[in-house]
Amino acid sequence: TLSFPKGFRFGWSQAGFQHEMGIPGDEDTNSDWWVWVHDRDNIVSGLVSGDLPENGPGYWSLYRVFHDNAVRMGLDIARVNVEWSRIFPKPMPEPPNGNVEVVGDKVIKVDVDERDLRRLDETANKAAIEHYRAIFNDLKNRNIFFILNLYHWPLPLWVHDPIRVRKGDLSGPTGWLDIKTVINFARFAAYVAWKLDDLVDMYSTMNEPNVVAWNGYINVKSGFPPSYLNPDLARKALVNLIQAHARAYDAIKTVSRKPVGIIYANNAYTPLTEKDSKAVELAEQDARWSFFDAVIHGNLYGEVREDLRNRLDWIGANYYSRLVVKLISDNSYAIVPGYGHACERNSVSPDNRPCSDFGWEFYPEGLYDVLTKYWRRYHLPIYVTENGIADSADYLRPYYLVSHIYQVYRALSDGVDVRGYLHWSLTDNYEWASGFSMRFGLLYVDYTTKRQYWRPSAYIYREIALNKAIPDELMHLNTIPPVRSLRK
Ligand SMILES: OC[C@@H]1[C@@H](O)[C@H](O)[C@@H](O)c2[nH]c(CCc3ccccc3)c[n+]21
Repeated sequence: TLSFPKGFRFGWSQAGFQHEMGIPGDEDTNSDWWVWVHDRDNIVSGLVSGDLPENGPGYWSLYRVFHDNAVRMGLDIARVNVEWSRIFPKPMPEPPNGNVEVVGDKVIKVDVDERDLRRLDETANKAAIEHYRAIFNDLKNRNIFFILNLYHWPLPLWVHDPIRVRKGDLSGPTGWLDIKTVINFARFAAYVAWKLDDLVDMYSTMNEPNVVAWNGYINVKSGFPPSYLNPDLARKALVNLIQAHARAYDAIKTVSRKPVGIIYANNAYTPLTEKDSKAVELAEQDARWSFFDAVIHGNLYGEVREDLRNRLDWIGANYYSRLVVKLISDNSYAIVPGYGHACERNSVSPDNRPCSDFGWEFYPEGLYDVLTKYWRRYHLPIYVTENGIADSADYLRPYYLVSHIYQVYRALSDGVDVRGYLHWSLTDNYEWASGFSMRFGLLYVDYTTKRQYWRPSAYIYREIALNKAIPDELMHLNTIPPVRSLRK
């Protein structure tokens, strides 16, 4: 038996736009993502699936069913976000004079004082706040440790009009391209903390800012808004997301004493050959260290930014698979297709590893690599805030679960301060541009009845969570799943 420390927590993560809707009347129609996935041109062009979030698993009304199943599964930690577009469907009022300091495109300070909070309280959607309070109160009543995340991708329409930006029209609300969004996000964060702090154990400012910038403005085939190919704007969006994190960190700290971290998308990087090890360093610097050096050391791509330094209490590491990289010059690298996140759906990689319904290669040792490198570099507490697999048949998930939780055990044994493992996700849910076809749930959802069914993996996770250990009887699953060709 491989036992975890007694304070270690096993749980799950979810996101508003993917899990909340499903019961009629629970729709949040005031966000860029809502407009984006209903847009006829996006659907006809195949940029989005045509599936609609209003047909989702229905957490907004059915949260007690989710929580009942989570408790039955022995889970004691959850990461859930609030939707900015529910709480402020209409434009927020201007901040009081003197509360904001901007120098060029740098947002140095956003003071959210009582005056501003009371003004925000007049325009906020109180019913939405009260409903979130009921949901989170239900979590606390079941002794579930609660990480409140403040942003998981949708923006209010008054903040971002994705259709206009998709057409290259930057004359309307441009989301993360606008420093006003940095200011308003910090105010939103402080307001939510002011209203819900008593129910929160830890905050995350945002989920995967790197993906928002990358998929929005570079990887435009991802089907993420605004799907506007422009690397300069991708960099601008990322810098504003970094500033938004730091200003939200400060704003939350004026009303709360809870830890404030961030949740980040991580690929492990492995070299194609031993001659490509420099490519791994280049990729890690590009995709990971540059962001954390900014919010921990105040080093923003080489520029000293004291206003960004020391704005991180903990790291949320999301991990699914790797990327194999090779050098194409002495200081540039390329991603090698066929491996990791660049694998083919339901295929086998050249390393003879199965790839998921989403085409992501089975590579559990990458989680150990990510955790140990974060720890060595920053010595901050870490939670694995997402790990899971699109696997509607639950063929691979039993092996995926045990193998990745084993890698967390390895990291712990090597002294990494990792404090929890949160699976993505408890239930099947709305997978952004891919819709309902990608099923990440430990629990299967019948979307016509909203009934939740236990996949075999749910019982495996229950066994591990209840014992806070990997029992010997399950260690046979700590291996690469045998790959038989599932397609003729
Ligand atoms: O794709 C599964 C999950 C999403 O449902 C979550 O909302 C999101 O936080 C999340 N991030 C990742 C890893 C990075 C990634 C993001 C988007 C598309 C492909 C990979 C995987 N996932």
